[in-house]
Amino acid sequence: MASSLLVTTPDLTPPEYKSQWKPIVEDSETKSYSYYLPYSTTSTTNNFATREQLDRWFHTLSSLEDDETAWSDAHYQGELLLRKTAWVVLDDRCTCEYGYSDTWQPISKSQALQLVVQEITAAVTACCGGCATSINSCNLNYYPQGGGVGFHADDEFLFDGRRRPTRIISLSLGAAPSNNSSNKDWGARKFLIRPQKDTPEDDVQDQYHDVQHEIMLRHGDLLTMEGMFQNHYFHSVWPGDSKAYQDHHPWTQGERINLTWRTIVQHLDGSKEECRGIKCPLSTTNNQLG
Ligand SMILES: O=C(O)CCC(=O)C(=O)O
Ligand SMILES: [Fe+2]
Repeated sequence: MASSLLVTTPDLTPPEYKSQWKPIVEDSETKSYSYYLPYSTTSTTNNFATREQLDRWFHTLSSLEDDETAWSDAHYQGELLLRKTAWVVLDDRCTCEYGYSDTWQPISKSQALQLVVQEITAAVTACCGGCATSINSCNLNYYPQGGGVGFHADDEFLFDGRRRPTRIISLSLGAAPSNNSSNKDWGARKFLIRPQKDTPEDDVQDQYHDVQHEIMLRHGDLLTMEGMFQNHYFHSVWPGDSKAYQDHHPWTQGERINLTWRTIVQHLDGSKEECRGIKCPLSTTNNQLG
């Protein structure tokens, strides 16, 4: 991996990590990039966290599953989805909530969830060098067995990713229970990428035929989506919003938690319908495009 990692900011990734990132999308025509750092099960020096830390993070977050102050329900077209979500902002002054599709997420009120997200954020941003200064929010998904998320782009008002380069860093957690520890795909899910081209994101019939990349994301794996990725590619986690694979499909075994760190570049300022009337105190510093 070369200096194109984290294209929106100078590449400050510590050299010992840089060589480990694998390019997934390097589309210079559309300035869209994605990189992948698999967690090394053999090396302790190339990882941003120990296996014990990853397990502890997963167990802390999953132990809060039924805590409604931590995780919220997600909906699509009026239907309750399998996955739950949580939204954390990393600046105390920020009051931005995060909505997409039929799901609207208030800021998670759980102190326990916020504390563990802060701890994970510190470890992940240390590994990604310069990203610590730009990241100011984290979205979490809790996938029970069988759960995924349909094709979409993270192109909401807050991130402005259709008009300017963004960088999203994703961490997957999915610890196998001790009686299943040899199953390396326990808690893993397939992450899919397809170009937006002419296929609308809700064209369910057609959504798999032009998938360009499939990456099995396992416990401790990191992945980025960078540059203009959100304007040119859709991503999903198989089997999307389907509830048809809750029993025994090898790609949907076990529970998975995903954290995606993002940069709010436009705080909700009440100006558009999608702000739902919310005006964040930080919206006065909204960074206008030149
Ligand atoms: O679970 C994942 O890997 C992706 C989650 C995602 O796409 C999102 O939170 O927007
Ligand atoms: Fe996403």
